[in-house]
Amino acid sequence: MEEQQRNERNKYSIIVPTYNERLNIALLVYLIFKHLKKNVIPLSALFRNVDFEIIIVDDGSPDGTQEVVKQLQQVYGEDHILLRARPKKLGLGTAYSHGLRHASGNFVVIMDADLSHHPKYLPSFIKKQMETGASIVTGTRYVSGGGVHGWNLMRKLTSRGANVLAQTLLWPGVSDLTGSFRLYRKSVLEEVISSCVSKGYVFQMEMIVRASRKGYHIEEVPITFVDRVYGSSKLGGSEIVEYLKGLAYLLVTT
Ligand SMILES: Nc1nc2c(ncn2[C@@H]2O[C@H](COP(=O)(O)OP(=O)(O)O[C@H]3O[C@H](CO)[C@@H](O)[C@H](O)[C@@H]3O)[C@@H](O)[C@H]2O)c(=O)[nH]1
Ligand SMILES: [Mg+2]
Repeated sequence: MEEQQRNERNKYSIIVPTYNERLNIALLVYLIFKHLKKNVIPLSALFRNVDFEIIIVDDGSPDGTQEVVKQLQQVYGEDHILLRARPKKLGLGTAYSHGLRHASGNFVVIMDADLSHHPKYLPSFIKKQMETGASIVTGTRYVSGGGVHGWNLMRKLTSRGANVLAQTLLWPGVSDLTGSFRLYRKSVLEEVISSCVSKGYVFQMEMIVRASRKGYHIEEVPITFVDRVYGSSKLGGSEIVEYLKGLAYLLVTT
């Protein structure tokens, strides 16, 4: 297995959904390059073949995110930065599937644009996958070594409560169900995504619960989620209602 993985030419398609992330996207791209470029990855033979592309799925952001992305394409190259825009805000879940359709890697990483998911964790995700052969590596805030920084008490309680509720009802064997910083084997993501019905934030939970029910090997990496400095969260009350509906749906369908 290890020998096969060393010889495999892995390519990581990093899907980044954006809505009004003009102030964050350049730093995110810079940090992804900093942490994934071959010469800064630890000198392990496992990392010899790292190759990647960043797929930005922007939903017609009125703040000019796409103009910044086009500038980044000039700097980093259009083979490394792909812009796959949609005309209007169509939700997080469908943004991932849209990005996936354009992914050329055999692995897919999903992460937020606002630096809450720090690219410094990417090598740990890749290393964990290579060492274990897992189909999915998920970032988790809710184990030793992980955490949340910068959220107010209400947001912390909402996230923790959502996780505890889902853990109690669904028993998925994953500690952070609502987090969205994850690495997937692309074939697995394609298969699981086709059975997902959620369009919004609850999509993350549906994906991981369905993957766990299908028996896929899932590993975890502790991450600290740091709340954004620029811009604002798009998670509103309607997403919480959608979450509860999604939870009920998963309860009866999985
Ligand atoms: N294309 C697109 N992107 C979107 C949309 N809605 C949000 N995004 C993008 O999705 C990412 C996450 O959105 P935020 O609004 O920053 O989410 P959050 O409140 O910080 O929530 C985070 O934590 C939750 C768990 O506690 C996660 O469920 C969620 O995915 C995210 O990681 C950002 O890059 C944002 O621009 C949309 O409709 N379309
Ligand atoms: Mg955020």
